[in-house]
Amino acid sequence: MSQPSTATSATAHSVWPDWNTAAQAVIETGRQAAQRGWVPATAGNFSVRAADGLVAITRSGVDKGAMVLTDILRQPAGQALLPGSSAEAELHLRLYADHPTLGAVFHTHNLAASVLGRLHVAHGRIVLEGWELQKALQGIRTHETRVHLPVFANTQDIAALANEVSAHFALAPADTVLAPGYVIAGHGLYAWGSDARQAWRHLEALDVLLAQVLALRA
Ligand SMILES: CSCCC(=O)C(=O)COP(=O)(O)O
Ligand SMILES: [Zn+2]
Repeated sequence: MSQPSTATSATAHSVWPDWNTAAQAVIETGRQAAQRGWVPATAGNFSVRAADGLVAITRSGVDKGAMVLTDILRQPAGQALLPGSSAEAELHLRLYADHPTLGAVFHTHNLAASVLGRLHVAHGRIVLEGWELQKALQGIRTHETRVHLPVFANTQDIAALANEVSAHFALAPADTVLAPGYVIAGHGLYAWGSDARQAWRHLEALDVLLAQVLALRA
C-alpha cells in the first residue's frame, strides 16, 4: 500500500503482464485455492492487474477451482463493471484504484478467517503478534511486530464496503502496521500483493496465521 507503515509496501511494476498471462494466473490461483478447500460451492474471486489498463477478474458464480479462459473477464480498470462480473468486483477495483502498486487481489472463504472475523468484528481488527510466519508478509522483519488485520462486518452492500475499506487503509495511524489484506466477518479473507506470486504468499501466510490465532483461543 502507499502508507510507509504498512506491511504491504511493494515495488511498482513498470510493466504489467499481458491479459492472457494475467488470466492464466487467475485460473491457476483458483485451482490451487480449491485444493486448499478455500473456495467451496463457487465461493471466492480472484483478479490480476494486466497491461493496457485491464484487470483479469473472475466471472460470478463459477467454480473457481475449475475455471477456463471464458470464466475470466477483461475488465477495464476504473470503468463500469462488465455484465457477469464477480459480486465483489468493486472491492478488487477499488484496491487497484487506491493503490497503484497492487498487482493481484485474491479473496477466499477460509475457515479460520470466517470464524475469527465473527469473534473480532466488534474490535475491528485481529492483531497478529508473536508468530514467525508474520515475516512472510512484505516488509515484516520480526515476529515481534504487531500487525493489524482489519475486520469488517459482512454486508451485501459491496459499494459501501469498498468505501469502508478504502477509508480504513487511507486513515490508519502512521504507526499502525497493516496487513496486506482484511477479513470480512463470517465470510472470508482478502489478500493482495505486488503480483500474483506475492498475493498468494500473503494469502497462504494469513490463512495459517489466523488458524494459529484460532488454535490459541481454543
Ligand atoms: C457462493 S459464496 C457467496 C458469494 C461470495 O461470497 C463469493 O466470494 C463469490 O462471489 P462471485 O460473485 O465472485 O462468484
Ligand atoms: Zn466471498
